[in-house]
Amino acid sequence: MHSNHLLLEEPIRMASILEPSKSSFFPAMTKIVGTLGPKSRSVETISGCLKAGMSVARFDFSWGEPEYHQETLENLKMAVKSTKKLCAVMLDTVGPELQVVNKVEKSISLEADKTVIMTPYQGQEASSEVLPINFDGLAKAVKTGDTIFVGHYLFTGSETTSVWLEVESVKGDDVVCKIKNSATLAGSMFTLHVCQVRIEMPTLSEKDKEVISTWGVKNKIDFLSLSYTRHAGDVREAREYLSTLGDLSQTQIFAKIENIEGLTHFDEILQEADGIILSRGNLGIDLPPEKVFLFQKAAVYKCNMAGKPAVVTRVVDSMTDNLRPTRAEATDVANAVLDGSDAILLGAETLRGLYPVETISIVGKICAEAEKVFNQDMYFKKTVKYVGEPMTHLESIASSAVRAAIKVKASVIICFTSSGRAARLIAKYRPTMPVLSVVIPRLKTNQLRWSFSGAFEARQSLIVRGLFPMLADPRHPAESTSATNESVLKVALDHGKSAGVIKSHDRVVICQKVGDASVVKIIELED
Ligand SMILES: Nc1ncnc2c1ncn2[C@@H]1O[C@H](COP(=O)(O)OP(=O)(O)O)[C@@H](O)[C@H]1O
Ligand SMILES: C=C(OP(=O)(O)O)C(=O)O
Ligand SMILES: [K+]
Ligand SMILES: [Mg+2]
Repeated sequence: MHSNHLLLEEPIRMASILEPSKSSFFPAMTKIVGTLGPKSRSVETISGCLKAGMSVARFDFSWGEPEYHQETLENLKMAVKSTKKLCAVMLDTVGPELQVVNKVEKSISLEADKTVIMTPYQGQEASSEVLPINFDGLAKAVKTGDTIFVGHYLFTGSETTSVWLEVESVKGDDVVCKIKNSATLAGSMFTLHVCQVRIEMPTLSEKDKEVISTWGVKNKIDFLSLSYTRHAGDVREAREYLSTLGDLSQTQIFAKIENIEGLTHFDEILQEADGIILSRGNLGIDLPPEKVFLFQKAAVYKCNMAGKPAVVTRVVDSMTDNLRPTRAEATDVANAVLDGSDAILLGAETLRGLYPVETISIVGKICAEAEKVFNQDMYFKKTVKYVGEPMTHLESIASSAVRAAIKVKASVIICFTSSGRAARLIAKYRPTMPVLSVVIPRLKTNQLRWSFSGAFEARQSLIVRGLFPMLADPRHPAESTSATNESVLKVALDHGKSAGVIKSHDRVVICQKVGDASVVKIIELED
């Protein structure tokens, strides 16, 4: 009888819980995205983050000058070189984000039951009575009784620096609000969230386009995190814009779902996007608290079935200033893995937290423990059933490779790919062992110059659960003759051995093309 449980079918022995975690060359199959900022920008700290398991670095343009982010990125490049750990780059847009403008950066005390006015006139100084904001349409957007939340950028919830307001009345362009809780806003940047109200600002702002076309192009960003995606059209527009920017036509778009409008259009957004970020920070304000888990379960399931990466945010906020997560947070990370997430995105913890490296390390350990008891068997069956028949040839090969690898207890799956498609399809079936995706570069031209594809594809797998990319030498021709297949395979096996994932006498499942045919091979190594 099959249990319908997320955990392994067999009951877990209590004593097994105490067995120490095995260390391996990578901390977990689940990936970790770190937001880089003031507390995580030295070469030393970034190197620590990479060794601890961060494989994607997020640069959030909601704050900071391009030069500042560039300096951080240069440090990241040095850290990648010295640690030999790959890392992808994600640019996060500002989008229709409302912010309080507090130019003089003095702290503002707000007292419960008093009123405060939100005004679009940015010439006014922020005070306990008036909060200037970066948007002139608020008065038209809200009505009496609406809820507004003002919080420190990447508020963690444990701060007394966030405030809930209720709209009392609208006076011209100003909005008069009643303060629901006392708080002191300190610092320079506060984001504003009007619950369940549409903000008439473009999803990709002019400032975002400017940053993407300069910073983004210069740094060949792997991922665009599209903040406040509300419709499939938002993704299409961003895609169209990227297609005009040379190499960025290869950039993947991750739609960030952070309000109810995005949630409502989730299915159509998922069709257009390359991946989804479950922005639980903002969405958690828009949704009643008791509904957040349900969104997570439904959204991650849909991403899994579509074979597109799901990224979950805001997991261990309390680690921003503590060495240990709360029990609730630790359990939440494990549940995100059991739900099927591909990656965990850290925000305040790495950006301005005291323990960026420790946070990554602990999150990785929790993920690894959850992966051990993930009910792969049930997941596999569910996915096969969802996909239905007839399957595409490639998907049938990919799922068979995973099944074969589990049956023969292979230590890794090695997948040859150029577009990355085959590797992603294997990852979709959530193998219990790592997948080395060997990306074979292809010579391509844009009618101006010749170049090799492959670098984007390799780095983009750094956000997919279970995929560990390796870029093959471009001198190997892309045609899959048996001679080139053999020599690339040898390089991949050597790579796996030196990384410690493959040992003598291990079984390895290989997915490659021989001539025109896609094949799954099982080999047993000698020594
Ligand atoms: N250069 C290559 N050499 C050998 N096999 C390959 C190569 N590229 C892809 N394959 C295999 O071909 C099949 C199609 O994979 P896919 O990733 O869709 O290929 P492509 O990258 O050409 O789109 C898979 O079985 C994959 O493992
Ligand atoms: C990650 C989030 O948003 P931000 O882009 O503000 O960090 C979030 O809301 O969870
Ligand atoms: K942002
Ligand atoms: Mg957000």
